[in-house]
Amino acid sequence: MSYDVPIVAPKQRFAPWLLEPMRRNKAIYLKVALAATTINLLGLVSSLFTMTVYDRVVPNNATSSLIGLSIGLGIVIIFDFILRLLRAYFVDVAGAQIDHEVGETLFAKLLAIRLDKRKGSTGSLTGIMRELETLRDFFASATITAIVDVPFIVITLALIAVIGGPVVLVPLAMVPLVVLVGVLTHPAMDRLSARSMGDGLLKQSVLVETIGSLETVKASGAGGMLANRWRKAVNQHADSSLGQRLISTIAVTTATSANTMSYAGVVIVGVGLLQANEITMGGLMACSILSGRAVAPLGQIATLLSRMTATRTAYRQINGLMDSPSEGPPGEALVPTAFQGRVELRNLSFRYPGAPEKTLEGINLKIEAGERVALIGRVGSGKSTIARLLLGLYEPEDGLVLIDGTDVRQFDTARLRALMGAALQDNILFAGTVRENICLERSGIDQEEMLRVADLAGTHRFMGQIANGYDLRLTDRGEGLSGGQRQSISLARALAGKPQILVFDEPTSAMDAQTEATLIERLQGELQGRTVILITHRPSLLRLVDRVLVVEGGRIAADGPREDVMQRMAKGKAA
Ligand SMILES: Nc1ncnc2c1ncn2[C@@H]1O[C@H](COP(=O)(O)OP(=O)(O)OP(=O)(O)O)[C@@H](O)[C@H]1O
Repeated sequence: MSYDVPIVAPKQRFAPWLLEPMRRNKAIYLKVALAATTINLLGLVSSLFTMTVYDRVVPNNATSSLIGLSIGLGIVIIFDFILRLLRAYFVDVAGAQIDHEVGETLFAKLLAIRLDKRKGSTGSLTGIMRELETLRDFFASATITAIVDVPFIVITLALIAVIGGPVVLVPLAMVPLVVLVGVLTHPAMDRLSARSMGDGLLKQSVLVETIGSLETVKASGAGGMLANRWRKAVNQHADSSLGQRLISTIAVTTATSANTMSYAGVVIVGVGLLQANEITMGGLMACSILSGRAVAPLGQIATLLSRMTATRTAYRQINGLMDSPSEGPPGEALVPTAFQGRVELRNLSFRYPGAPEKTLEGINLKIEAGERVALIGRVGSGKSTIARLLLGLYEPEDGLVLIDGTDVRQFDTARLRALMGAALQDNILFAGTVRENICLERSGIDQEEMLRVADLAGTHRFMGQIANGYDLRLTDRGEGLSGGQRQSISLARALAGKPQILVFDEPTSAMDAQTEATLIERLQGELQGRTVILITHRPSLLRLVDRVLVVEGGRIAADGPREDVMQRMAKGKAA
């Protein structure tokens, strides 16, 4: 098994989808930086307090000075407390903003993604979307404040040098040690992080596929095969995560040990200086506190580096998705208000991505406005593919799909599909009420229209027998209803809003003969004057159309008035 989502190579430029929201939140980041700077300054003040107490108050028994100093320190502590709360709050706000803005852009991209350019399975895409959390966690974590804390290492070291002179050499020696370990482990971290994410996506793919088709998995006995895939994916992920965590722990633990060594080293060197009267007792205490403050952010650097690696990997994944081509024209899209309903396929050829053979080849076809045609033909002949191209779900390899004389690629895709009613083969419904599934929050589709189309599609008949009726809540993909009921709702969904062009792909495949007959009766009037492209294997449905096209091996093999084509086919069979 291999990853079906390649780990995307790093991009030079910081992508606008992340940069822009961060720019807009500049004020919040400035507040975080200001709070973090003040917290660092207050930290320095408290070490100076210790020095003053040891050097001035203790030897002179100056109780009144101590009270004054204590009040001062109390104020410092209160300030520090408030600033820390504010800092955490601002960081959270920044994270929520990133989540909100980037999340929205990312979802819009997901909806606009070109199906032929889609990389990876549903699970992998879900995994990539989930990586937004990693990005958010980075920008919403206290780690980000380490960026401010790091320059304070220099200031703190300078202060140690002023107070303790050569003592500063001890924490100074720790800097290259921690940085070196960080630098040395970084390439491995980078590699393992990318691997771990790829393995995570693989795990996600197996999971999503299994959960999404649990009933089939059980009924067909596919559990064993999927369990094997899951086991492999989990082991692979566990291995890469383990390596990643081990290396990260080495870096972080080195920083912790450096902190302890620094503290002990300052005390040892400081005692020598104390005996030589080159440092005061207070100075030594202040230096040991300050050395901790100087080395601690180094630990944060290690954490920051490891988080940065994970964040960068997530960023690359999301950026790969954001960089993939979107549907619609590159320039300004046409936004039609209505269609007359003329449809033309001109010299149309199409090949699915990666497929060796063309699925459609040299198709020429004109359908006048208001004409009703059926596409019939063998399994796999290319009928549904024609429907997909009409809806602009895929782009032709060659030739044109024209609606009212305009290439469909020039239309705004959302508008194009809003003006066409489509009920495709899979009849997938969404989690939510039946009402929501018919109306889909589309403007102009109110309760009256919903009831009208529900009546036409036969939904109304069984809605009356179901508790809650149109407010019946369906689970994912419309589970909770029978196949025929789901099909009826998909049909109502397509008919809602009286679109001028209708595309039906086997609209009655899950219905019994009587339900189908009633439906045909009702649709006769409804479809008058509208362009209809009906794909079917059922001869009974042909009553709805005037013209029949036979698709064979991706080409139009016959085309003519219904009766003519049917007679020709009957003769062909008889011959
Ligand atoms: N998403 C896809 N990726 C690659 N190939 C595909 C895809 N969908 C369909 N095909 C291939 O394209 C060919 C035509 O499929 P299409 O779904 O258009 O057939 P159809 O005539 O609608 O068949 P049916 O009557 O079974 O619905 C088939 O050989 C199929 O293998």
